[in-house]
Amino acid sequence: MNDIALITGATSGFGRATARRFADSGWSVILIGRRQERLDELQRELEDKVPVLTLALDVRDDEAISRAIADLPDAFRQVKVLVNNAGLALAPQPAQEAELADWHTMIDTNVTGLVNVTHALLPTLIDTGAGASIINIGSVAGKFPYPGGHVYGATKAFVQQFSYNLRCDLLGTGVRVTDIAPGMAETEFTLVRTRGDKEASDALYRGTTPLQPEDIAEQIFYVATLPAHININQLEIMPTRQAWSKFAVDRD
Ligand SMILES: NC(=O)C1=CN([C@@H]2O[C@H](COP(=O)(O)OP(=O)(O)OC[C@H]3O[C@@H](n4cnc5c(N)ncnc54)[C@H](OP(=O)(O)O)[C@@H]3O)[C@@H](O)[C@H]2O)C=CC1
Ligand SMILES: O=CCS(=O)(=O)O
Repeated sequence: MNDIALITGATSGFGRATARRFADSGWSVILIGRRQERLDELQRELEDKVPVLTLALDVRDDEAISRAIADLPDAFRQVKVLVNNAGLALAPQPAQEAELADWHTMIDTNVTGLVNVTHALLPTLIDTGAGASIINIGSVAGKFPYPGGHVYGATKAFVQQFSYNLRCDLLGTGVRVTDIAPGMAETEFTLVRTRGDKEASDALYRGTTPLQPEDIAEQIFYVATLPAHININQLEIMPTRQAWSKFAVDRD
């Protein structure tokens, strides 16, 4: 039987590229996202190669998530790799100008959604045992503060610490946990963050060389297929043309 990967946020960006990467190597894939038509499209693309199951779900809906995981068909039940990728940033403006609803959406998706899926799948992953992996998509924003990062960066700091704490509890089960923390990558992320402002999104990536979704998918696949005795705790990945900057100082 094929190995099975469950990927959240598979309708775009990192998640879609990761689905393709695993399918290219013969893994069965379970694809989660809210946009049914995107899931259907990806299923049509991949199903000649491998078994594909799509689940049109919102990761914030804990009941729907746990029901879907409990009802997985036999051929997709023994998940080996969970890629917790679904997530988003909103409200690029300063904290004092941000809408509370946008803060809630980021927390509900990046934190609550991620723990919903993890909680539902933990028994399966423990049952799979040695070689199983939870790969959580964090961000450099979880470590390095920047203006407008407010709640988004804080949700990604949660992802890092949750990943490390999970490792402590899963010690002895064989289940590995990794926090992958990418820097600037060209996906629909900025389009979502700017609420559909294509010009702002294009401008961010123009004249530089951001990471591409396939770059991150390759790292996810690498981490997931290392020998079972190796756990990458964290992988921080930036484009060569991105680095940190100096501290800001308020002056008279
Ligand atoms: N691009 C970047 O620069 C970076 C991105 N990241 C992180 O990478 C992850 C993937 O983002 P990226 O590929 O860039 O962005 P995209 O916007 O291209 O993809 C985001 C994916 O998340 C899914 N998603 C969002 N909300 C939900 C939800 N409530 N339930 C289910 N699925 C959801 C979307 O699917 P749908 O809308 O169909 O539900 C989509 O498939 C995110 O966690 C992001 O924070 C981290 C570092 C850098
Ligand atoms: O997580 C996304 C990368 S950044 O926009 O926060 O640098």
